[in-house]
Amino acid sequence: MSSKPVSIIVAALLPSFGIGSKGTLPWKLRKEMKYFRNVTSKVSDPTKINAVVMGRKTWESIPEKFRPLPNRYNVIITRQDLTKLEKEVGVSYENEINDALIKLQKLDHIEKIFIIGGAEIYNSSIITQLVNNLLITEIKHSKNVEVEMDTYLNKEYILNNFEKRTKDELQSFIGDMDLGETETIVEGDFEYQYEFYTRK
Ligand SMILES: COc1ccc(Oc2cccc3nc(N)nc(N)c23)cc1
Repeated sequence: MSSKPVSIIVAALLPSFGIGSKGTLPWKLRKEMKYFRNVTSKVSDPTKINAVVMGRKTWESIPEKFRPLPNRYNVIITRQDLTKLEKEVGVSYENEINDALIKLQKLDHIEKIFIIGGAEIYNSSIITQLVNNLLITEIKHSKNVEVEMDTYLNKEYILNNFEKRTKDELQSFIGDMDLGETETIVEGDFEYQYEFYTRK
């Protein structure tokens, strides 16, 4: 049944939708990290689990003691020969994002599917009809100084093909999770909002 929602979840710096600088994130946002963990882990049916889909470079940059990301089915997209990869519990490997998403749609114990990075996986999957939602944490530098970025989401494609939904629609998508009282969260030099986009 292909009724499982497939969502990209990412934090991006406005206005350019920057998502990385020299392979790292130019911010450390503790509450935002908690949002990411809670949204990707939470299921409404306790007999199910969500899947997180990521590129190999993202997988390899998670410290070994923190991977696989707990309470989620980790799927890694890699060009490596799949027969040479050792099997780990809660982890599967695929060569193509499309193959991964189609296989996940058929797994009954999977509830939601989240694409968690990196840039290559975001920008190649977003242009396929397989991705329905974007959970973008929109970040602004509170002092409006230039933050050096070298990796971006496909902003033009997003604005032409997706539209921003209301906070209520975000809330109903993620279920009963406290999003905090204020729309804007301030952490260090950054302020940000959790946004929810769906295809037009
Ligand atoms: C290096 O490995 C990883 C790098 C990034 C990653 O994704 C995130 C990490 C931390 C916070 C995140 N916040 C949002 N909104 N979206 C993501 N994809 C996040 C998950 C793993």
